[in-house]
Amino acid sequence: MTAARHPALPGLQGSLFDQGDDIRFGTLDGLRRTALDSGSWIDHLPGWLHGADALFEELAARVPWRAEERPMYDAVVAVPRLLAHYGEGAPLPHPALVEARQTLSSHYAAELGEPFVTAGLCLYRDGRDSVAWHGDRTGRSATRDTMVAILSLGDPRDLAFRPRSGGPTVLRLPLGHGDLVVMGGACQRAWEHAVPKTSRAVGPRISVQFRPRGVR
Ligand SMILES: O=C(O)CCC(=O)C(=O)O
Ligand SMILES: [Fe+2]
Repeated sequence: MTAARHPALPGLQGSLFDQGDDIRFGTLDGLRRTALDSGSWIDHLPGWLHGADALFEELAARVPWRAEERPMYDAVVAVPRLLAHYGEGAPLPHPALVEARQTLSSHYAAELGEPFVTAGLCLYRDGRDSVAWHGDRTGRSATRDTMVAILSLGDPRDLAFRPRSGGPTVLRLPLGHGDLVVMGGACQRAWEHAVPKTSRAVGPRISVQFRPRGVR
């Protein structure tokens, strides 16, 4: 009886899965650069990865996601997202991430002068998960220009930018379903970024951040 009420469901799931199984990157030809100031920029390419939803499902299932806690004033609070980190030389959880890192390293080789080596992953379970305003300025990025490249999977969430010196949000990029964004130049020192909480009904999103050695 129960199955008869949803006659289309097994077939529908099957066809979606087949389509999504084809995980492949498009070209980087459509990458567009936006200058935030004379020394900081954002490269953006919507829909770089085709089959991004299939990759989302695989990473959601196979990455050993960690829930973390951080001290905040007198209390210990849950970090509002799940995390995983792959340091230099650690095997990545999916060959598509190896390909992404290689392709980005080649594309930016001349400008960056070194490869992307680490991968940080965040899983935003719903609109209550977020990352507060910050720059990735632990380590070398505190003093030197660098790049952080982000591949976004699952439901789009806004990545917002504001100047570190104060002032309102100047740019909000909705990122999900295979979109690529690269923060470059002095972005981590001169600007802050955040994924704000949202009261909209949103599904989960995974962010994969590729960084060069010594950048966090
Ligand atoms: O979710 C994102 O795309 C950004 C994550 C981020 O800024 C970070 O982990 O440093
Ligand atoms: Fe960040």
